[in-house]
Amino acid sequence: MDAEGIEAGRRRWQARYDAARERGAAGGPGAKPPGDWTRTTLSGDPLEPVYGPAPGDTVRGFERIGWPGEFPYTRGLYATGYRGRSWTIRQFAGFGTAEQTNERYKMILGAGGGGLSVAFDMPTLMGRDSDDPRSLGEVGHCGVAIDSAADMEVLFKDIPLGDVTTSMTISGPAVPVFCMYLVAAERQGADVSRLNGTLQTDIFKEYIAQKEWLFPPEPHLKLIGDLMEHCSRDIPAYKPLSVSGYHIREAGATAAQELAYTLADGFGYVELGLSRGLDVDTFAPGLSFFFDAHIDFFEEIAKFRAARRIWARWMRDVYGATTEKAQWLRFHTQTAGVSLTAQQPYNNVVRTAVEALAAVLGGTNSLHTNALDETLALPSEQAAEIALRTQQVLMEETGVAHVADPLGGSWYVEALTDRIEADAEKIFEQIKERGRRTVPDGRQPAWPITAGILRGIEDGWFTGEIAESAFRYQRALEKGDKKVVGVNCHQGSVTGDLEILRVGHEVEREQVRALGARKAGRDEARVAEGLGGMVAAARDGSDMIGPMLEAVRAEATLGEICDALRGEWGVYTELAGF
Ligand SMILES: CC(C)(COP(=O)(O)OP(=O)(O)OC[C@H]1O[C@@H](n2cnc3c(N)ncnc32)[C@H](O)[C@@H]1OP(=O)(O)O)[C@@H](O)C(=O)NCCC(=O)NCCSC(=O)CCC(=O)O
Repeated sequence: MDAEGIEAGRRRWQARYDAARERGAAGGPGAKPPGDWTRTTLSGDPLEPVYGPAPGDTVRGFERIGWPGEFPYTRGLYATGYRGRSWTIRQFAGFGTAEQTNERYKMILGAGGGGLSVAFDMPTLMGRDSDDPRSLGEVGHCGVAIDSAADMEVLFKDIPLGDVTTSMTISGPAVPVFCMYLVAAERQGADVSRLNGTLQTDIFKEYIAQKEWLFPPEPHLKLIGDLMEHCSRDIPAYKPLSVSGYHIREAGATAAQELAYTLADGFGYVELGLSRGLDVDTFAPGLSFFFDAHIDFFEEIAKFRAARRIWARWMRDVYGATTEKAQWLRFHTQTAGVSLTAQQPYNNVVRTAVEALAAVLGGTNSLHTNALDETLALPSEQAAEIALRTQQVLMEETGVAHVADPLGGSWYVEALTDRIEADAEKIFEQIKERGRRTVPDGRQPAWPITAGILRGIEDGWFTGEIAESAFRYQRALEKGDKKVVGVNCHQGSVTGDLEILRVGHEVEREQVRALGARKAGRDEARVAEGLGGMVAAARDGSDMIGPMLEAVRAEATLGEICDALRGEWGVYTELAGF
């Protein structure tokens, strides 16, 4: 780009920055009011809000880098970077009963957490009640047990849902759990139309990597389509999908595979919306993303920057999005669980801090930092606090949030960003090619990415590719080509054992008792009517959200709702082997 083009961009950036500073940045905790946004180094030297090429310089390929707040958003979504609003500290938490988790949430919010993020236990994630024989031994263990709307009410007791953005990590039974959240908000007297938060919902990555599915893909996608339509029409600030690369990466994918499979899944949901005749500018802002921050610092930063650029380009050029919000890739990041080690566990604090720094330098919108003991158990209160404080040290002390995209223009980071983008484009082509195989010679599938994803799920392509990468990494570890401190090098240790959180069996007994009491106290005819209405909607293809809400209001349980749908749609069985 020539010098004049670069200067014109700088002027547009300046105008946006000045306007934001005058009015104050929008939105929730961390948003800065208008006024003095001056920042200095620790030594007192003033800092610009962003740095770019020297005036008069020509930079080849600058249109791919650009300025923060402007297409293709490589350098971030906002002209103000984190000066306008810091990232959301959103710690994923949940264990035991709803009462216990409610206390942890109050601790997190009291200690400066900016939003909530619910972790559910395995029975809930699989759409089973706590009294289901298959739930035995799992209730409340890897997250909180939620059986019905009444549990959701307890989970958020004294936490006004209208004021706190709440993320819920659940995908198989996401929609009934969302209905329980809405009913809990109704019972609090909140204005449901103004709720703000995120539901994970992303079922593609379940078939691809995490393997916690319930139903076959087609009916499940119809249900997700209903959810997208409901939210974009009735609860516009709520994000019904968090398209997730985290689980893909944690299963062993490379950075480029994580990026490409996740964005392809995102394109699949865009095609779902378009196939239902929805307006892309209306529903696309409801798609958000969730990535892993692994330990290779610069590769991760490049991945985040490439993610924003690819998404903006595809949304504009392929899917016809015209508004900023429909072109923006907004993402949450979690530091890499797989990088944590049971050996010398205190080193995990350092790993997490480095990974969190990569997420911040990559412009994450929201962040979870893992606790040092998470490879052994759910975090203890002390470990959870250190994880939260790690973000606060980055945010408040280090100065890394003073300047937007501080690594922009680094030869290394820009080259990595370009490379990872090119790798992702190659993978999109492979996915489209698989989609083409689903239609007769020479014809194009109507929704090429979706066709490729469904084919790749069915024939085990994604799973095989990820397994291959995981195998290559494991071999490199075993040969010592890749190193992990305390595991294959520097093994001697003086650090002692950790106190870990244990969830006792009394949690299960108490949850089953409470569930029994709720079932005994409800109007069974109303429950049966609610479930019947929902099944009828599943059968005739009409909207599922309204009838499901009725069932939830009648205190139908998650297991009852999912069993009714399993009866109608069947269960998914993975066909592929590799
Ligand atoms: C979009 C995100 C990513 C973040 O949402 P947040 O509300 O926190 O932040 P946000 O939308 O970026 O910002 C809030 C508002 O401030 C505005 N805003 C932000 N920065 C600004 C700036 N500099 N200037 C002006 N405005 C700004 C935004 O546009 C928005 O306003 P508007 O609202 O007006 O636009 C959302 O989807 C989210 O919270 N995701 C979290 C997902 C999650 O927690 N997942 C956990 C998975 S855990 C898991 O899967 C388990 C893994 C395992 O361990 O196994």
